[in-house]
Amino acid sequence: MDTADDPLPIAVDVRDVVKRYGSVTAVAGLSLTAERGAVTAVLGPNGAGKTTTLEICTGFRRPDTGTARVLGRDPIRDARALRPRVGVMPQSGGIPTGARAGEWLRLMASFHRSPLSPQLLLERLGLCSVERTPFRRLSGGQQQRLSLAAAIIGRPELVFLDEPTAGLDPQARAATWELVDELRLAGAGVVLSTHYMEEAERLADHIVIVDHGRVIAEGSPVELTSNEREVRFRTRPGLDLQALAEALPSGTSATERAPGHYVVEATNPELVGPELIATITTWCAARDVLAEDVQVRTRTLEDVFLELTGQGLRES
Ligand SMILES: Nc1ncnc2c1ncn2[C@@H]1O[C@H](COP(=O)(O)OP(=O)(O)OP(=O)(O)O)[C@@H](O)[C@H]1O
Repeated sequence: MDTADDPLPIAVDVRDVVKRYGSVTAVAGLSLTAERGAVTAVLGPNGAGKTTTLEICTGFRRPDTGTARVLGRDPIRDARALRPRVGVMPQSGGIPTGARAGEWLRLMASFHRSPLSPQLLLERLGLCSVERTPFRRLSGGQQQRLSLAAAIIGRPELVFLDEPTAGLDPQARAATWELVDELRLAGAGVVLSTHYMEEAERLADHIVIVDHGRVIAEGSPVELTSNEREVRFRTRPGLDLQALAEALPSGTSATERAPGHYVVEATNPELVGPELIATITTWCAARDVLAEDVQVRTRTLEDVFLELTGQGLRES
C-alpha cells in the first residue's frame, strides 16, 4: 500500500464535473464523494451519466471541466501510481476476447504483491468449469463474473464496479454481493453503479441518485426513505378526495393512484399513526364504504427513486 497520501477517509472526490459528447451533456456539474470502508452506490436511470462519471474516476475519460481525485490523486496524470491500488470492473468487461478465464486471472494476480487466490475466486464465482474457455465464448454472466474477479484480485483499496450484477442470476448476484461485503469489511472503498434498488438498499452505505448528469438526492438508504411514510387502502373508485382531505389532519394529502387505490401521504412521519387510520376508516364508514387492505408503509427506495426521476421511460 502506498502510504504517501494515506489515510484519507475520502477515497473519491468528484467536484463540479461536466462532460459533453458533442451536443449531449452526459455529466452536468456533478459532485460526489465516496469513503473508504464503505459502499457508495450511484443509482440512476438509463443515460443518467453513471458510466461516464465512473469512467472519469478511473482515468478513462477526461472531464471538460471540474476535477476528480481518487485516493488523493489525479486519475489520468497519476494512472501508474493508482493502477495497483484501484480495481475497475467496466460495463463492457474490459478483458481481451481470446484470454482464457483462469490464465487471465493468474496473469492479473502476478501484477500484485499479495493477490487473492485465482483458484478461490474461480470457485466462489462459479467459474471453475470455464477456466480454460476464452473470454468471448463465456456467457454474458460469466464474463461479468470474470471481470469482477479481475477487478478485486489485487485486494484493491478502492474498486469501481459498473453495474456489477446486471443480468446475473440470483446465485451469481448473491456471490457478488458477498464479495462486495468482504471488500468493505477489509476497509476498501467500493463505488458501484446500479439500476437495482434492492442492490443499492442491500449493499450501500451511501446512495447517490443521479439524473440528467446531476446528483438529485443522496444519503444512506435509511435517510433517503425513513421520513417517507404513507397509508394505502383500497375501496371503490371515485371517492370524494376533497371531502376526505377536509377530514384529514393538516400535513397530509390523499390521492387516488389508480382506480380504487388510495394513498394518504404525510409530510411528518409521526402523523402516520393509529389516529390517522381511525380517521380514514371512520370517514369511509360514514359513507358506507369499506376501506380494504389498509397498510402503513415506509416508502421504499424505489418509490423515492420513481418520484424523483419520474415514471417515464428514458430514450437513451
Ligand atoms: N462515447 C459516447 N459518445 C456519445 N454519447 C455518449 C457516449 N457515452 C455516453 N454517451 C451519452 O451520454 C449520456 C450518459 O451516458 P452514460 O453511459 O454515462 O449513462 P448511464 O447512466 O451509465 O446509462 P446506462 O444506465 O444506460 O448505462 C447518454 O445520453 C449517452 O447516450
